[in-house]
Amino acid sequence: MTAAVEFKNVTKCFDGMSHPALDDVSLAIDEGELVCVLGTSGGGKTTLIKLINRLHDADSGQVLVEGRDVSTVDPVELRRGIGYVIQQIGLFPHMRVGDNVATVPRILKWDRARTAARVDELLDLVGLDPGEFRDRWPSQLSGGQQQRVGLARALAAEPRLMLLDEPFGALDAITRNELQDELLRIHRGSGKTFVFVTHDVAEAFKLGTKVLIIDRGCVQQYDTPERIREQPATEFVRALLSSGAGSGAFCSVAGGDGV
Ligand SMILES: Nc1ncnc2c1ncn2[C@@H]1O[C@H](COP(=O)(O)OP(=O)(O)OP(=O)(O)O)[C@@H](O)[C@H]1O
Repeated sequence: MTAAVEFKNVTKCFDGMSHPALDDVSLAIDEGELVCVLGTSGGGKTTLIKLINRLHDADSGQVLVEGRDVSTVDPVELRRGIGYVIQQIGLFPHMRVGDNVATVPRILKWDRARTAARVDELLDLVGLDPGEFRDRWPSQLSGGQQQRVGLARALAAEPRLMLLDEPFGALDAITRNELQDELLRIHRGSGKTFVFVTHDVAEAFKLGTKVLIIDRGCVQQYDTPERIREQPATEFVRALLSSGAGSGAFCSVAGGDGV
């Protein structure tokens, strides 16, 4: 089976750094996985995601999406097929919620009825009543509601691959927990591949079908949450796990309740 995403010996350097942001990374992400990319600040998590949708280009090696080398694909076309959610949601402030969600379907020239139906379906999916929220302005939403709209917008054109970079980082613990649960539900119902960056150990172990731990640009371990917990591959992984062990969510997974 062709991997949804594959890195083959990928290295990325930025000017002025003493070591590469990503250093000879090779890995494959299977279709339908929810891979959480976990590590401390500056470890290379965001760089990894941005190499997938060509916000960065690799210095050497290859990044493949569904078997296609991304360097051979027009970046705009590539990004239309990949959902992207970031912490600063970036909703268009002058467009109502419904129009924000409809952005990509309109670019793709879907007809009005199909677009409108999809907007309502997505608002429902992310837990927002379409009748109540469709015509609101982004400024009339809470942070958590804005993040839900950002998620709906990224899902609108039915991308097979979703990239999420610390999407819930700015939310309070209760809202964050709710959105994690919504995300799990959406992922399980969709069959899509999700790559989710977080620095939060509990979040990674709650959400991930696999967890990819990177530090200083190098993969430390890439495995299921259970196997990482049972057999941490490096001192860095061991230290990271003990830093997250105080959290309830992590403990329940680590205690064998499963994800
Ligand atoms: N555009 C850039 N120019 C120069 N250096 C960069 C650039 N982008 C990232 N870096 C550097 O590359 C390294 C990896 O950065 P990256 O953003 O991937 O880390 P991260 O793991 O996502 O960190 P955080 O959790 O703090 O967002 C860091 O040392 C960062 O300073």
